[in-house]
Amino acid sequence: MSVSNPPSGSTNGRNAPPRFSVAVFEGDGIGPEIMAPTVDLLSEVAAASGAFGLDFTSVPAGAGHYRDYGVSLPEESMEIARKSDAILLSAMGLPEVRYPDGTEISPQIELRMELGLFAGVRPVLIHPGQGSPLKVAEKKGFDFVIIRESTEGLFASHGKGRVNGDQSAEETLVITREVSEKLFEFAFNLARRRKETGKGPGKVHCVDKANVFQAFAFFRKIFHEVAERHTDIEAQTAYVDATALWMVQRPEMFDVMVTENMFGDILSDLGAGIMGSLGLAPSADIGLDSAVFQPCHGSAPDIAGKGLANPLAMILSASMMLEWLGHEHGVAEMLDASERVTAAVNDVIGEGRIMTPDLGGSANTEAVAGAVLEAFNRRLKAAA
Ligand SMILES: NC(=O)C1=CN([C@@H]2O[C@H](COP(=O)(O)OP(=O)(O)OC[C@H]3O[C@@H](n4cnc5c(N)ncnc54)[C@H](O)[C@@H]3O)[C@@H](O)[C@H]2O)C=CC1
Ligand SMILES: CC(C)CC(=O)C(=O)O
Ligand SMILES: [Mg+2]
Repeated sequence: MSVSNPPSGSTNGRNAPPRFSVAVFEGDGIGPEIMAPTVDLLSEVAAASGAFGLDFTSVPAGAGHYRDYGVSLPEESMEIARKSDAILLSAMGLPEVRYPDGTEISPQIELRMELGLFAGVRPVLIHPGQGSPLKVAEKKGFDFVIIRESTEGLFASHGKGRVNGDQSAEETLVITREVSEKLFEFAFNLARRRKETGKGPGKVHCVDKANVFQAFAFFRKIFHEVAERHTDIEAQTAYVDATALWMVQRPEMFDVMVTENMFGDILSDLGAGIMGSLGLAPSADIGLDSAVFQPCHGSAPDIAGKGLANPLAMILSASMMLEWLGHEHGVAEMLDASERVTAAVNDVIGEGRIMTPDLGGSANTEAVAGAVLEAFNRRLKAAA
């Protein structure tokens, strides 16, 4: 892994392919176990393409780092993250390591806020060949995206809450026009891209609690204002409680769902539940000029160190990174590579032979990642 990376998409020579710097946060618990095979896979994918290069820089942060050195997100790590073309993060946090205020170490929140990563993109779908614990939903199929606002909402209160004596406690939820407008624009544009590529009907649901809270009535008002600029896309609203019900009873009704930070955090784990495992749920936190790619799940201390972690959510997040970099820098081969990695994951799921225990199999992390690489190479050979 290199520390001095070439600048964004630099070519290092007249005909040399562009290279991209990737900051890698291995994090805590199962983090390093799922990150190592993902970085190996990405290196193979870049080498096989020959049309782009990736330079990985491992950066420390997280609960283990806080326990050992008293800092959860060192400034040097933040600096490397800021300068990188993209950031890969596995998971951070350990229940037994806490800040003096009693909360857990979660530098990923600071990272999202510092870099202005307002759009947390969390796809919820049944991969081809994969079942769902929901038999009705499995028959109808579902494919939607939750966009979780990731820099404000209730999380704006992170580290600023107040405990009054031992009698009461307060946290403050913040919704701003500036962030909400960017968020809704992102949601409508994504719905349009999905419509154009046949992935969805072109519909956005604003999910809130506008029946009870002024902050959410304000959120919804801005949603309607932005919707007026996107009349080709259907704009719907829903309350978060009913949304939780419908995600289970009729998930096929959703296309793009856009919501506040805390609601999105909860609904995206529910989304992983209807997909069959958190180990299948990738995400991308996207800002105007940087992005973090990480699974929706946490550090899973209950299975850490046992080789049981499903690496597919991490690998699918890496695939989202290739897609984002490809679009941002106009490198079509990165879009191809992303599609091929996702198709390889689908092959492994569809075959159903090599799965980790969360999906009913008995294979270990390494075997599943190896199966994805094999499927990727098979597809590459077939396309040659
Ligand atoms: N983005 C992040 O870095 C996140 C960090 N956390 C942190 O992670 C720690 C553990 O939190 P939990 O509430 O236990 O949530 P978790 O997401 O780590 O685990 C929930 C359940 O899902 C399972 N699971 C998660 N990922 C899996 C995978 N790849 N393969 C197979 N099974 C998997 C776990 O074994 C566990 O039973 C906490 O310190 C928490 O703060 C939690 C959520 C997100
Ligand atoms: C631990 C939180 C900061 C993160 C989380 O739950 C998530 O990103 O889904
Ligand atoms: Mg979460």
